[in-house]
Amino acid sequence: MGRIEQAFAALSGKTALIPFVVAGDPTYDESLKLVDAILDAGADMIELGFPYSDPLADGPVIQAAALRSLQSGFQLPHSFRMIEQLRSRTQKPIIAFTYVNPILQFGIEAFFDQLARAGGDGVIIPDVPLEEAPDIAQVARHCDISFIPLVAPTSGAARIQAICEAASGFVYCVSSLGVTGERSAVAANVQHLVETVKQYTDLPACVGFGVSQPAHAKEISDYADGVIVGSAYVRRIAKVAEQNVDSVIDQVCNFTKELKAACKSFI
Ligand SMILES: O=P(O)(O)OC[C@@H](O)[C@@H](O)c1c[nH]c2ccccc12
Repeated sequence: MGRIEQAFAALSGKTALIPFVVAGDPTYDESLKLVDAILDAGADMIELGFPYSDPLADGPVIQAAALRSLQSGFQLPHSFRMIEQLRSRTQKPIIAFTYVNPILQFGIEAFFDQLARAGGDGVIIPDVPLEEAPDIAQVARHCDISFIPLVAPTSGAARIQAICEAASGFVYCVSSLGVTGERSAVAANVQHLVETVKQYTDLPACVGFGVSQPAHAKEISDYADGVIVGSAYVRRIAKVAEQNVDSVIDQVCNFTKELKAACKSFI
């Protein structure tokens, strides 16, 4: 049983809290400290975003974070190094989030081999082309890396079924159309999307996009196995520019505890 499966089993019906942060934002050392602290504060897994120069599916908050990280000199090998360092301190699942181009540039086999050696557990690739997904998923599986697909609110039943059949780890249910960014409310149709996914797979179904406050996590934990929170973390992390990192660490840890407390059992 891999770390992701173990983590969901250990939660025994409580919804997992899965923060997303951009690796190397604002610097390598501060980013490592922040991820460490977020995991210590109760996050069940971490979705670690590999910064990319053309993050098409991202809103302004995450785009700015990727730019800060890249401008600090952060590159793909640093992501593997960060995962290695995190792995030496935690057994919680570490999920790499990356656009497909860095994988193709680095080499598919080399990428997943490095990710596995570093101690990574899964990968989320928001822009993987349908025709390339099976090959990439096969290489990931061969390296014991879960290939975590995304289903969109516009995905039809047949597409959702096909996506679920290729999935491992969990299925990422994108709550709303558009790009990442904090929303004021949870999208109305996301529970139906989760229930549709659950018709086609026994894998956990986790909801992301727009979750910005504990009330959202509480609502989602009525029906989903996990909740992913990205921009709300990244916006807080951006405050390192004008506050010291320890103060920001306190803020993201308090936010984590509030979100975790809201993630109750859904069974
Ligand atoms: O930032 P949000 O709205 O909380 O959404 C999660 C998101 O950050 C993370 O899962 C993610 C970051 N970039 C993405 C691009 C596509 C899909 C998902 C993502």
